[in-house]
This record gives sequence, structure tokens and C-alpha cells, in this order.
Amino acid sequence: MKFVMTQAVCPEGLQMLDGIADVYVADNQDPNNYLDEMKNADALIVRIAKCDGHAIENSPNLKVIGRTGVGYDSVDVKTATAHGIPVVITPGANNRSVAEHAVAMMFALSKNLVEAQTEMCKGNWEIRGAKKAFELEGKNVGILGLGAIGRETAKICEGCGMKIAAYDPFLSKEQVEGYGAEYYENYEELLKISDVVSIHVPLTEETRNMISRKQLSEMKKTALIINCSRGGIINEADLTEALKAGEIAGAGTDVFCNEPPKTDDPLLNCPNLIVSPHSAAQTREAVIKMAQMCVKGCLAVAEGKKWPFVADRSVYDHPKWKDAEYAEV
Ligand SMILES: NC(=O)C1=CN([C@@H]2O[C@H](COP(=O)(O)OP(=O)(O)OC[C@H]3O[C@@H](n4cnc5c(N)ncnc54)[C@H](O)[C@@H]3O)[C@@H](O)[C@H]2O)C=CC1
Ligand SMILES: O=C(O)C(=O)[C@H](O)COP(=O)(O)O
Repeated sequence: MKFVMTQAVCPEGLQMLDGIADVYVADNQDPNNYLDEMKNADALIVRIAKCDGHAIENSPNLKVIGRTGVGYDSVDVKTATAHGIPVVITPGANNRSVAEHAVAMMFALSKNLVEAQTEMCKGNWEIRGAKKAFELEGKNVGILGLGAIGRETAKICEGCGMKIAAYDPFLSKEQVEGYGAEYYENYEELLKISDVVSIHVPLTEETRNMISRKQLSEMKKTALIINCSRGGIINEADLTEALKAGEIAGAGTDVFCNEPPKTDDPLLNCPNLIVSPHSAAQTREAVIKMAQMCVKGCLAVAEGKKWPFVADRSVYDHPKWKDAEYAEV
């Protein structure tokens, strides 16, 4: 068996392929640079790299695509599904890590930690008290997308004494309330009442730019917004304007429309912004869980078994999968 990886998974994941598969790790994430290797590949594992239709169509032996993570917006799932190629994902492998990262951003922003560090190290002790911090306890946190990460974030926020409200059009009022959150049918109304907004929706045609100038201008001036989901869900140019104009009090973002963003990207020069390099899931724990879950699923599919954690289960309607059974998870 041959596995191609756009970037190596962690050693704990690689070890699972010892003696089972040859592994080719591309040193560049551009599909054009590993297309030759795809000619006889059984599996392709991508991290945040793009996997386009061209790469899929030029891989005659390809049986499975693995995505070490949850967001599969970078993979052409439609083309893969049309070819009967499941896209294995790893739901739940990084939910705790990303939720902790989102809450860490809430704490850092509400306590002005980054500014305090930067100014104090420049010798400016007067930063002390220059801008009042605030407590998270008692504040409204509005969660967009109450999936695995949204729910874990809600759980941590609840422990901090925050009031939880959520918008998720794929969940009923009863389900949302069952998770301890106040139900909002309209996300714009949720944004208006939130002291902190935390975004945990996938990037889709519906969610792209769901937070733009209008929504930002209607938020509380004291509000914080955190995006550990995907770049493009908040319109970056509009966020830049809103932060510069003081329309909201601060933002934390782990994700960007273009990754990495250019150093002269105007967003990076905004006041009250904290950033991280798409690293919310890069914890010791999550990278192992993502790699192992992804490799396990890819091996099962490459061996002809159905795997339940795939981006689109309708792939199993393809004639290739007619007589196949599910693998043991
Ligand atoms: N920064 C990072 O390193 C990471 C980012 N992510 C991003 O976080 C996203 C969420 O991950 P999980 O919670 O694990 O996925 P999930 O699939 O468990 O949850 C997503 C939730 O969003 C809801 N949703 C879908 N469309 C929506 C819409 N238009 N409005 C409101 N809610 C909507 C779904 O019903 C679902 O409950 C991923 O799609 C990925 O893009 C995930 C892991 C790591
Ligand atoms: O799970 C997701 O979605 C992510 O964005 C994670 O950051 C995935 O991590 P990588 O495997 O792409 O490093």
C-alpha cells in the first residue's frame, strides 16, 4: 500500500503504517509537486493543504483521502464522492484543544494581556490600569455553531460563570437548551446581546462572510469576537475597519482567509487583536488523536471497509461500495 502525505503526521500516526504502507511525504503542499507520486497512491492524507479535483482525477489508484482534522473545506469532497473516494475526517479529536484555545483568547483579551506584555517589556509600567480589564463571569457568550467544539467551549464558559446562548440552525430549541444554552433562531440577534462571540461553524457558502460590516456595527462596543473556526467567516476587511473604528472592543483569530497572511496585512496591525497561526488544534494531545484516527480510518477504507467518520456518507452509494461492510471503530 502507498500513502502520500502533504505534510507528515506525528510519529504516533506514522508508526501505525510501519510494515503496512510505503509513505511518501511531500515537501511542498502544492498538489502539482506530488502528482507523480499520486499515480500509484492508495491514500492521500492532507493537513491544512488544499486537495483539489485535479489531484483526485489524476490519481487512478486512489481509494481514500484523509483529513487530519474536522474542517474539510480545503478538500474537493464533491469530486472525491463522485469517484467513490471517501474523505475521512476526525470529529472530536481536537474539540477540547480548540475550545480551550478560544477561551484562552477570551481571557487574554478581557485582561489586555498581550498589550500589557508588549508595553511592560518596552518599559511602560504606566500601562497598569490604563485600560480596564473585565471579568468574564456574568457576561453573555454567544456561540455560533453548537457542534463538538462549540459545546466544549460552552462547557468551559459555563464553568467561568458566563451565560451561554447559541445559534445553530441544524439543532432544535430542545437540543440547544439541553446543552445548557439559550436558543437563538437568528444569529444577528445573538450577536447584539453578546459580550463575547465565539465562532465554531464550518466554512460553507452559508457561513462565508456571515459576520460582515453590518453585523459588526450592531454588536456591543464592548464586545469581543473570537474565531477559531475558519478564515472568511468573518469578513477580514470589515473586521479591520470595525477594530480600527472601535466598533467592537477586540478580536481573537486563529484562522485567516490566506494562511499564512502577509506580514503587511492590515488586519495584523489592528488594535486589540490577538492572533495565532492556525494552531488551536496543535496540542500534544490533539495532534496524536487526529493522526491516529485519520490513519486508522484511511487503512480501513483502503482495505475495502466503510468508515463512519467521513465528510459525506453518500459516497457509499457509489457502486464501488455496494457489498462493503463497516469497519469496527
Ligand atoms: N482552528 C483550528 O485549528 C480548528 C478549526 N476547526 C473548525 O471548526 C469547525 C467546527 O468544528 P466542530 O465543532 O468539530 O464541527 P461540528 O461538525 O461538530 O460542529 C459544527 C456545528 O456547526 C453547525 N453549523 C453548520 N452550519 C451552520 C450555520 N450556517 N450556522 C450555524 N451553525 C452551523 C452544525 O450544525 C454543527 O453543529 C470546523 O468545521 C473547522 O472549520 C476545527 C478544528 C480545529
Ligand atoms: O481540524 C481542523 O479543521 C483544523 O483546522 C486543524 O487545525 C487540523 O490540523 P492539521 O492537521 O491541519 O494540522
